[in-house]
Amino acid sequence: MKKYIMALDQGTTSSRAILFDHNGKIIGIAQKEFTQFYPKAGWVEHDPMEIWGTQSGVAREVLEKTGILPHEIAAIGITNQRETTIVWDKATGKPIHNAIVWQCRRTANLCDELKKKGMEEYIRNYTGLVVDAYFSGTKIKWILDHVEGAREKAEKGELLFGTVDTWLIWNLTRGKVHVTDYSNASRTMLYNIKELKWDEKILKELNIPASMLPEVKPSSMVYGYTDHQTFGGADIPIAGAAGDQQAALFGQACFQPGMTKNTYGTGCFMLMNTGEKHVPSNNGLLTTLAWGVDGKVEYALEGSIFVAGAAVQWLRDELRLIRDAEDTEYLATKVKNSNGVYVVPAFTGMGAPYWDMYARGTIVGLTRGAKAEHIIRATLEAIAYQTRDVLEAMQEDSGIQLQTLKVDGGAVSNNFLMQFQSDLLGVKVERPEVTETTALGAAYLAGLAVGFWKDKEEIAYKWKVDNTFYPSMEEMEREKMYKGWKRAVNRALKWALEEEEETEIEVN
Ligand SMILES: Nc1ncnc2c1ncn2[C@@H]1O[C@H](COP(=O)(O)OP(=O)(O)O)[C@@H](O)[C@H]1O
Ligand SMILES: O=P(O)(O)OC[C@H](O)CO
Repeated sequence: MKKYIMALDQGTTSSRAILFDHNGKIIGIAQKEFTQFYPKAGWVEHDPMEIWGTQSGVAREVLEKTGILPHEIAAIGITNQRETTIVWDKATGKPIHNAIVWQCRRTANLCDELKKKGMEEYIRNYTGLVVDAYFSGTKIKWILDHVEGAREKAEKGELLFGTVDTWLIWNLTRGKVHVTDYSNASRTMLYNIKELKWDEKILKELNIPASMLPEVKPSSMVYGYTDHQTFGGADIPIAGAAGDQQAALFGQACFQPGMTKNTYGTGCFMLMNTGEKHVPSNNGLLTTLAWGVDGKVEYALEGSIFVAGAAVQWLRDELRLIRDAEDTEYLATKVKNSNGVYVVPAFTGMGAPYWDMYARGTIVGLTRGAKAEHIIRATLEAIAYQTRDVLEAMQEDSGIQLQTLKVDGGAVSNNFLMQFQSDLLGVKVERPEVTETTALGAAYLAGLAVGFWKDKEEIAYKWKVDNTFYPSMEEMEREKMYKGWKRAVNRALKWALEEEEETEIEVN
């Protein structure tokens, strides 16, 4: 009897495998962190073999831990950190370079060139994205330009490109299937989201051979089966795939236009379902494909914040002000306020709505009385301020005044952060019982494809709230604090660019 769905959630800092039962309840979790490489300032890489090793490892581990057998799994759903770029040799299956991670800024200059060539409007119009080093397109070009012999091999059809979903499906099927889904394709800056095809003009501009690209498929369908050796003899259907933020939107059952969620993980990503309508942004958001389900694609507006929980990790690993991420809640509430301190964690530039690849982090408002607790509190507050920046843009673009924000991701267990978020937005914040909504969304997509669940209505019915946070801050106080944030952001913008310019002057 097939009683479970397995979600493989390949995140920026860890690989997770989660088993769900028919009620959408978590039955078991296994998780493993993997190495982050920072070869230069602003560069971030992962080892694709380590991604595969940890991901397949936790899949086996969760089965061992729970005693569930592979043949009891009805399907596997994949969800992944998006945009991260892997290029591998078709014959050997070996990557030709480390994965270039979504946070990596190395292609900022390639983006500047694209802008100079006047491609910005075309790219925004057809891919829904802004020209930024965040997306896969320029990362592929960088690999082809910098790995010896890569371009020649790519032109001969000997290399394959994939985002992490594609890489995992390729490995799970032992090189039989080279696909991606609509949601992941829409993050490459190479996919025309209006006509649903790879965009020839952008491919030509970046000199990327189309033969490298995966076939783009719906987010809920059987792409292939796991190879015997991965799961002890069972051929499990791989039946769903979506980028982690779109999967979270699905897992939060945001099926109606206007429904919005915000996921607080390494970064923070707010997505609003806009249904079958492609809504362009005039306020620095992205238009992206939410998913392809039930024979049609649906769209979303997205506000991407690059650094959220990662700033808490920075407090832990670099500043060593805390031992665990959860310590921040207690320490932040030991002080009455942040004492005028603002932390702008623009470690890898700033995403929506600023889109400044050259912004860098800053702490302002320090006085002699500033304590570690103030910096900790200001770091948590920065997550909420950035969320307000994107919420304002989203309301403007969609014409919808949000009443409720559904939240999920690792950092939402922090009650201080959630209350401050609600106060700062003046909006009700709802935390669901299952906060692993990314994995849940992937499980739902896979389960729908194999008839484990009937339809979206059945799924929507399963969504349950755990806690609701109501705004309680005075309007004047909220606006004063937010104004301070905007001033702090201004200090962080263009920082690295000015530094580069100054260095150039010295050299000359
Ligand atoms: N109690 C907490 N307070 C604040 N941040 C937290 C807390 N617990 C976890 N985090 C942050 O949440 C992130 C982990 O969330 P997760 O959803 O697993 O992220 P990802 O999928 O991006 O790896 C980490 O960056 C961590 O610092
Ligand atoms: O790994 P996460 O959960 O921080 O998500 C990363 C995003 O998909 C990047 O676009």
